[in-house]
Amino acid sequence: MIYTVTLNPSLDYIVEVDQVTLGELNRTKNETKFPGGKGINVSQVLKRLDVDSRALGFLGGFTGEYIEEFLKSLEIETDFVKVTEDTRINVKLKSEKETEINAKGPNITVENFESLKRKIRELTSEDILVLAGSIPSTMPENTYEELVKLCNENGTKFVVDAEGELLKKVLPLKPFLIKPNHHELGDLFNTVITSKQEAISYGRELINQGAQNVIVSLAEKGAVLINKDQNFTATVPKGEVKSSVGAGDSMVAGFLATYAKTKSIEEAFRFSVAAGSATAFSIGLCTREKMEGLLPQVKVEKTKLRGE
Ligand SMILES: Nc1ncnc2c1ncn2[C@@H]1O[C@H](COP(=O)(O)OP(=O)(O)OP(=O)(O)O)[C@@H](O)[C@H]1O
Ligand SMILES: O=P(O)(O)OC[C@@]1(O)O[C@H](CO)[C@@H](O)[C@@H]1O
Repeated sequence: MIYTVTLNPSLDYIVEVDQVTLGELNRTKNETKFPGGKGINVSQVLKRLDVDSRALGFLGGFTGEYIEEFLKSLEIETDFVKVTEDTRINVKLKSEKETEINAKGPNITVENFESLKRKIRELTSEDILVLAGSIPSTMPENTYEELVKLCNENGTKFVVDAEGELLKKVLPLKPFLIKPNHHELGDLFNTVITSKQEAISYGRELINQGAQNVIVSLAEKGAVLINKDQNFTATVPKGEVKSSVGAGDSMVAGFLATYAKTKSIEEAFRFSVAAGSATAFSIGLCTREKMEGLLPQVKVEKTKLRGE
């Protein structure tokens, strides 16, 4: 079974405004709300790809109830720890550019965290745990590290989609997959990454630090996958970006769903990119049909390793 963990879920409030004028009253052209948070998005896309998962993490208040009900209506299994404060609302402003305001999230107590750890201790070597997104601001930076240590005790494969210290600290524990975008990868090395070649070089550093597979997405410029034995590059399909919210999460879901079926890293990478673009070209998350429609435009090539 795939388990997703969203420590800081969100109700994503997507507002479209023709032109935003700061300091003035702005009226929306359209607005939508979606349950979000990276792990929850992974669970939703997995479901659309016919793969079951169980969503874990923390939920609280009226926003938490809305998210749980929504997931249940999609027949996604949930097992969240309930917290006292409300789950956050993240604002996604679509205007000439996309602007996001992500909230810090509710207070999580030591008891809340212990309850989550008890659930993760139950996982086995047959399971995969996906840890995705930020953590509420009251939690320490070694939070993911603590959770993946539990995975290693039971031989559970784990995937991490996170930034900065959260990501750095789990690398020695050998994540099966990490998926930084090129900005996040650059931030880890205090540099700016602008090409697939640079993404491969810095991505390989993360392999040296312990990751087993690294996907680096570079939005419209494509994506790369690096592991111990191989480098792959992928082109991305052309299309109109409607909202890229959840595109990265769709890549994780596309990869895991395909890897579960084929055990091919190359094929999983191809589906991953198609799923990312299918979400970028949608308001909300991708559908299976949209993803499959884009697959022919994703060209994956194996590139040479240094010394080959
Ligand atoms: N302009 C675009 N054209 C085609 N595909 C795109 C575009 N922007 C994003 N994508 C698709 O979405 C994937 C993820 O995009 P990006 O590199 O922005 O990741 P991310 O920042 O993790 O995403 P998110 O917005 O979910 O945080 C890309 O690999 C690509 O498949
Ligand atoms: O604040 P975080 O946890 O880094 O990101 C949260 C978030 O921006 O990520 C998802 C898209 O990937 C959205 O559903 C959600 O609002």
